[in-house]
Amino acid sequence: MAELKYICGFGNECASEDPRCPGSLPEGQNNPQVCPYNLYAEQLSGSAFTCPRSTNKRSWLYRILPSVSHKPFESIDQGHVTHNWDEVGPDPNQLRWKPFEIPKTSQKKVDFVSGLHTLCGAGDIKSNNGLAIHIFLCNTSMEDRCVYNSDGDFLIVPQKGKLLIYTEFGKMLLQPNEICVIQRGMRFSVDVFEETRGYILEVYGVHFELPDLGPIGANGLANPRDFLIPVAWYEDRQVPGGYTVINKYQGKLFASKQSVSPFNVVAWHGNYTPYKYNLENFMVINAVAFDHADPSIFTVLTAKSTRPGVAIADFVIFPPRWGVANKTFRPPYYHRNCMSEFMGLIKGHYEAKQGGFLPGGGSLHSAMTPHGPDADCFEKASKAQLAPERIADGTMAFMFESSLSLAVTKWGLKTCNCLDENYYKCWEPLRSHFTPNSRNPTGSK
Ligand SMILES: O=C(O)Cc1cc(O)ccc1O
Ligand SMILES: [Fe+2]
Repeated sequence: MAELKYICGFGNECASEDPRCPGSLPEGQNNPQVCPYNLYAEQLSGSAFTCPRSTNKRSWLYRILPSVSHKPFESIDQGHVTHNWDEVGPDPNQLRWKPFEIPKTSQKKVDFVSGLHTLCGAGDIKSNNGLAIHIFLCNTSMEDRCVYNSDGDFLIVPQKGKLLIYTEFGKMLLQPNEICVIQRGMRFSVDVFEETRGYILEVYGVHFELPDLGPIGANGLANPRDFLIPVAWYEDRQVPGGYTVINKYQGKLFASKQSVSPFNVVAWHGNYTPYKYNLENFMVINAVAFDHADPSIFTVLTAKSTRPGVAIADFVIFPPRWGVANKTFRPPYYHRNCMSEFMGLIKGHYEAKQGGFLPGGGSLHSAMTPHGPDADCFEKASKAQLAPERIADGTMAFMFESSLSLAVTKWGLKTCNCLDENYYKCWEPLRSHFTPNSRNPTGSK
């Protein structure tokens, strides 16, 4: 496949025309009586019309047929998608999952939508406040099927296998260690090339933003120009058997048929688009003298709540970097947090765990549930020579951190069959080293 083109920037006003139809964007207005090439004009609103300019999001799509040309939506099988946060009782324990199992192509064909599994979440879809964490496990491309989410935005983190994502705005190729955001209402279809796995953070009713940088200054962390937006691409394709548009609406799945491909947008302009980002481009800030900084320094994107400084969900990564802090216990500290911390691993291994937390698996440390380095990690880091050292080379762990108290689904606790029952044992060997008669620590370098 020819290399895909992108427009760079975060939240910019962009304009894109498929090069096969030069001049397809109307000049000087959005709604000409007749659009160039006899296209239909359609607005996609991602914010209330009346939002202040800083948060107002919309795009204009110029398409062969408007999206409304479809048969009625009908309810379809939910699979493992849920927003019922009371399926099983609450469980405050530290939870860890072994790599979520991908169905074998030879056994069962599963595409991106039928392979969605809700792991945990909280809040209320109807009042646009909350989030869900889903795992996708699939082995087949979506064929004449696309999906859109009426409930919120999807932040997609592929862990194994590439995704070729067709959207109404154009095509994006996503490799593990890249992420993308498909915002509310945007139709997309996913091609896969092997047995494929990844994580999704869904936030209801808010959009992801770049975090403020405060004293860091004008540059750093995820820089806006490293975000990539697709360019207009259309297909004028009749689908004799009908093209299926799936809609997640109020947490349930519905499907409708239409006679043409929905990827029939010849040109678009606006600031409401899908986008992708390569985690390798993250400009890492860290402690260079002593102590362990809070992981908020690694925030890529945040979905803010209405309370200042409190996120519905943050997307945080733990990228390769130098560890140089002196007189410091360098791994993550022992911790109890009012926020909920879901972690996943794209590749490599996580600095706080010597074993057991594997790529494609996950962990959940719920509100105020204690967690931290396992016993082996504590032993090693307490005795380590504090030379400059590469941390997490070749690895990428991430965290979805939320101010909501997350409920785990029945699939997450039982059906997925990969909960690690022995997780708590990684802290069991921790012993008291208390020396009441000697203030001077032993073994500290
Ligand atoms: O492993 C964790 O729990 C995540 C985490 C990492 C870190 O560097 C500091 C605090 C924290 O919660
Ligand atoms: Fe933590």
